[in-house]
Amino acid sequence: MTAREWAGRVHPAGPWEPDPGPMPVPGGAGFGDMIDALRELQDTITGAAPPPHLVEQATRALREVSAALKPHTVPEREQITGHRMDLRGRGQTMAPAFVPDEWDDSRVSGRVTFGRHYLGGNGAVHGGAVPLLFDEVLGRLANSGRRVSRTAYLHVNFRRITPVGVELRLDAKFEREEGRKRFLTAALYDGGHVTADAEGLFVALRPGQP
Ligand SMILES: CCCCCCCCCCCCCC(=O)SCCNC(=O)CCNC(=O)[C@H](O)C(C)(C)COP(=O)(O)OP(=O)(O)OC[C@H]1O[C@@H](n2cnc3c(N)ncnc32)[C@H](O)[C@@H]1OP(=O)(O)O
Repeated sequence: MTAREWAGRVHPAGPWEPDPGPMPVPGGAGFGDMIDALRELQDTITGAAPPPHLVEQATRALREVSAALKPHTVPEREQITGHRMDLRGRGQTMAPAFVPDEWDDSRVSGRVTFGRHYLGGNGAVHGGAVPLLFDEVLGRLANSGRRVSRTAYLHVNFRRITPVGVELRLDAKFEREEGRKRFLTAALYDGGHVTADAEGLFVALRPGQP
């Protein structure tokens, strides 16, 4: 079974409620550990100022890992990252891992921590990483129990800095549906303060639309 078929297997229960069942899991039980290790590496490299000899050593080690994995490159449909709905962040490191606490098909509330990798400057998360998180969470909610849709627009307001290394709360809501158009909103909180909020339009795809 490809990762995508497996994702389809878990999707009927809702993308927030994976049901791996007894089927073999692509990448095995340890795939999430590998992705967590990659997250840790991204944060560590971002924050490190190593001496040159250690940089050379680290470069060699990273190239060795790439060389070992490269022969296992697969077409998109068989790719595991992004398709493992049972893993934090769908098993990919593009966005910080969102951990849902409560959800249904119309809202989700959860926690997220932007690691050092997402630093823009002065302790604030990069201004491009915040919309990435909103698109990830709103996109999943827009598609929860529904036909696949794509982001048509995403409006983000940056109200305060979003701090790196702090656990934040994200609340997202499916507001309304008008034909193929789905309108959703979300807000990101540092304690009691909103750091950013968003409104997105997701348009359900017609059959055969990429
Ligand atoms: C397998 C497991 C995977 C599961 C993954 C789940 C997790 C995923 C999580 C990650 C998720 C990440 C998600 C991602 O990041 S998806 C990637 C980012 N998004 C895209 O690449 C989308 C690119 N755009 C398009 O493909 C098309 O433009 C779409 C499909 C959006 C619409 O083109 P289409 O030809 O189909 O429709 P239409 O043009 O007739 O428009 C239809 C209606 O919509 C209205 N409209 C359209 N655009 C806008 C606009 N900008 N402002 C205001 N209104 C707009 C339009 O006026 C019309 O309204 P009305 O006149 O009918 O009233």
